[in-house]
Amino acid sequence: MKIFSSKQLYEADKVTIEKEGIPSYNLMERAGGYVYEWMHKRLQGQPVPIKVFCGIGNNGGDALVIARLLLKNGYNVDTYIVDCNDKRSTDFLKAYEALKNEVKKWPEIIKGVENFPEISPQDIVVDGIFGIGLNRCPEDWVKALFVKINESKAYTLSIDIPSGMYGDRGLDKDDIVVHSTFVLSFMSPKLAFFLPETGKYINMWDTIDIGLDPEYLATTPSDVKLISKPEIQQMYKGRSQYTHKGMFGHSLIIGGSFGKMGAVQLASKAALRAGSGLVTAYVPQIGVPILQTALPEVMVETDNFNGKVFEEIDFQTEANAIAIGPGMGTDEKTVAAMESFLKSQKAPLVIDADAINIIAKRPALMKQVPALSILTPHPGELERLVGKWDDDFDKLEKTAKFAKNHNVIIVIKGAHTITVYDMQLYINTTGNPGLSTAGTGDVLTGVITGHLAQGYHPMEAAMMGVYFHGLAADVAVNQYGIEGLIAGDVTEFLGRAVMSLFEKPEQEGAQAPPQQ
Ligand SMILES: NC(=O)C1=CN([C@@H]2O[C@H](COP(=O)(O)OP(=O)(O)OC[C@H]3O[C@@H](n4cnc5c(N)ncnc54)[C@H](O)[C@@H]3O)[C@@H](O)[C@H]2O)[C@@H](O)CC1
Ligand SMILES: [K+]
Repeated sequence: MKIFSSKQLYEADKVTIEKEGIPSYNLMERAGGYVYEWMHKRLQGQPVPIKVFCGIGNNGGDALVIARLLLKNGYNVDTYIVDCNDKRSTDFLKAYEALKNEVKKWPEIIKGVENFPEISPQDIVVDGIFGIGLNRCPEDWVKALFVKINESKAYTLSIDIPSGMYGDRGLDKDDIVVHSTFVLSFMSPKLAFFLPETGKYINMWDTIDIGLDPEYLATTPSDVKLISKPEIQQMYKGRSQYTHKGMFGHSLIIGGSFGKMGAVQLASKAALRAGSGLVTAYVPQIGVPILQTALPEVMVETDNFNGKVFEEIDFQTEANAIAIGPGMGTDEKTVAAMESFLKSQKAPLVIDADAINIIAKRPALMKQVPALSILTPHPGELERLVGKWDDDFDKLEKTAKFAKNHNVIIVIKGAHTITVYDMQLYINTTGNPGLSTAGTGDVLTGVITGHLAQGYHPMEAAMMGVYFHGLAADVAVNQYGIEGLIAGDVTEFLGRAVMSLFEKPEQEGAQAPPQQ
C-alpha cells in the first residue's frame, strides 16, 4: 500500500475536483459522510454523548459535516468550533451554513480556556481540530484543549490525523498532540503514524476511501510503502514437488564469542526455519561443541586458533548467503579478521550487531561492504552509523542518504521496522512489543539470511524476513504472552507465519486492517 505525502493528497484532491467537474465541497461531504457511516455502523443509534471539536480549516469542515449528520440522525451531539484563526476555509463555511440550515442545535464557539466544556470518560470525542494543514505549533490555549481531551480519557476518534501532528514532519519540543483511540485517515495512512515519536499517540487506525481519482493514485509514485500480506504474497515463490536441499541455498552465519554463542545458535536455527537448505555456523573454537550439541541440523566451521574470539575468518563453505555479526564481539583480533574478510567479499552480506559497531567505528570500511548488503541496526547501532538525528523524519532522511551513498539496504529495527533502499521506505506491519527481548535481532538476521540463501533478491529477503519475523512473534504471543515471549519462540512459529499467507480471511469480505 502506498503512503502518500500531504502534498500528494492535496494534489489528488485537486485532480479529482477537475476531472469530475465537482465543487471541492462535494469531497468534504463525501469524507464526512463516510466517517458518519463508520460511526453509525458501530453506535447503532445509542444515545452516548458525542462532543465534536471542529477547527476552522477543511478538517474542521469535515467534522461539521459529521456533526450535522449525527444530529440529523438523532444522536446526542455537542459541537464546538475551536476558533483558533480568523481565516476560515471556504468549504468550512459551507459546512457551517449547511449545519445551521439543517439542524437546530448550533455549535458553541471556543475562544479560550474559559469556554472549554467538561469532557467525561464516557463521552466520545470527535477530533477535527487540525488535519494535514497544520503548519505551526498551535497557541497555548488550543494545546490546553488537547491536554483536556487527553486527560478526559474519552474515546477519541481523530479525523484524518490526530490534531497537533504534522503529516510530513516531526514534532517540535513544545508541540502537543491529541491522543487518538482511533484515527480514520483519508485515502492513505500518514508516515507519522509509523514513527516512534508520533506513532505512540495512536492506538488504532484505518483508512477511508473518499473516491479520489483512481488514475492519479495508481500512477503517482510514492517513496513510502506499507508492507503487509498482499505485498509478501507477491514475493513468495513456494516450492515444487521435485526439490532437494541443494536447491534452497546454503547460509553461513559468522559470529559468536565467549559467552555469546547463543546469538549464532539463534540466527542459525532461524535460517533453517526460514527455509535455507543448509546452514553452517562459523564460530571461534570455543563455540564448536556448543553449536554441535545444540543444533544437530547445523554444520560448524572454525578458525585455526584456539580462541574465545575470532582471529581469522576463512572458511571452506560455499555459501549462497553470509551473515556476519551476531555475538561476535569487537575484540581487536576480530576487527582485523573482519577487515580482511570484507575485502574478499563481492556478494551481498547480512551485517548485524557487532559487525555494524565495528564498521561504525571505522567508516572507511563501508567502502568494502558489497553492494546490496543488508544492515540491520537497532536505534543505537544506527546512530553510530549515520550520526545523531533531530527527529524521526530526520533519521529517515539521514538513513536513506547513507543507504543511497553506499548502495546498501538498511533495516531500521523498531515497532514498525523500516527497510530503506534507494531513497524508498518500506514499512513493516507485523510484530509486537514481545519482540523487545534478548536475541530477537539474531533471529531476524537468520530469517533474512535464510531467504537470501534461497535466491530471493536482497530487498525481498529483507522485507520478507522482517515481515515473517514479526508475524511469527504475533502468533507466538498468543501462546506465551507479550512478556513471556523469548527469541527462540519466534523461530518456532516461523513456519506457522508462512502458512498464514494462504489462510482465507475468517469472514467473507472482511478485510483485516493492515496494522492496529
Ligand atoms: N483529499 C483529502 O485528503 C481531503 C481532505 N480533507 C480534509 O482537509 C484537511 C486539510 O485541510 P486544510 O488544508 O484546510 O488544513 P486543516 O484543516 O488541517 O486546517 C489548518 C488550517 O489552519 C491553519 N493553521 C495551520 N496551523 C495552524 C495553527 N497552529 N494555528 C492556527 N491555525 C493554523 C492553516 O492555515 C489551515 O487553514 C485534511 O486533513 C482532511 O481532513 C477533506 O475535506 C476532503 C478531502
Ligand atoms: K484531526
